[in-house]
Amino acid sequence: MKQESIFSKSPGWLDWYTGPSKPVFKLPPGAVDAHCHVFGPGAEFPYAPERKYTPCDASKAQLYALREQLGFSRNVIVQATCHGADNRAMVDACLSSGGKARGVATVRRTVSDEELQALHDAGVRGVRFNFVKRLVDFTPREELLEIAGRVAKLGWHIVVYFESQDLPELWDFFSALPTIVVVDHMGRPDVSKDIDGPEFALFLKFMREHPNVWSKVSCPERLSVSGPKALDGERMAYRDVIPFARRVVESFPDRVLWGTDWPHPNLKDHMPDDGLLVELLPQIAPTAELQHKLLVDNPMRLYWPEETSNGAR
Ligand SMILES: O=C(O)/C=C(\CC(=O)C(=O)O)C(=O)O
Repeated sequence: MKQESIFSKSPGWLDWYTGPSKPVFKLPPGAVDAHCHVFGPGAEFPYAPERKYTPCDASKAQLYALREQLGFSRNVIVQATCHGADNRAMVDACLSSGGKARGVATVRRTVSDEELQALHDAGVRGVRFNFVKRLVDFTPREELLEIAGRVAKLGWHIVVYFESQDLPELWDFFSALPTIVVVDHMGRPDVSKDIDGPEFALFLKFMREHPNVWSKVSCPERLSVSGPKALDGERMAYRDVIPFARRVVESFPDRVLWGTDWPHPNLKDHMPDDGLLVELLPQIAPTAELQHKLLVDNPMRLYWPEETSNGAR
């Protein structure tokens, strides 16, 4: 059940979709939803004063109910910017998941070694650097490099979120990162442009030239221009995004991840039925082998390396 938050949501805020459909596509056993968030609840885990948006609440219990409904086994919970560098909601969700959730945190350079170790013990395996200007204030690059050096020693990776037009400017900084780099949502390509055009070619070149760079092929609902929407039983939604995601999966099958992005912060037009997002997976990863890599092998190597024979190092 949704409950009203003690915070007032940003104007126009869309709440996550209630009652998602059961996907017809059967996920492989052990599948990981490798990009999702928890919001609050605000009464327990207040939103950060420096936030750029105020969401509806989206609790760990609601996230885990979605996991069961869709058929996933595990979650990777990515710290959302509305919680700033206060990781308590994400950490609480990881700790109460019975080992079925791992996390990606946001930290400042003032974080102590003890705090990093406590995050590690809770299940955090990465930090996120966000370069999307509507979501965060600017952090100097040398601060980020300092954080990167420290978390690399813990065996963590770095998740980067940016918009495609900013890749040229960020290229050298990303190239200097000393660990695995996971790009959120394929670097947000403009899917109204040619898939073989220079912008997406640059992203593919970036992945080709940097074997430590991985990509999430998630968020068609955020990237799509022409739809159709994942609503009303539409199992072929967001057709304009599919070729982009499929190109990345087929080019770099061992370096891709997928997640629902529940509860889909900041969507402006509609909220997708998460069950219908799962239906897109066989179009993005057309063979059983690619599906297994995308949904099981790759996220397990990155987030649960101790359970695999070849952790991502
Ligand atoms: O959930 C996402 O991946 C995308 C977001 C939100 C976000 O990144 C955050 O709040 O941290 C967005 O584009 O608004």
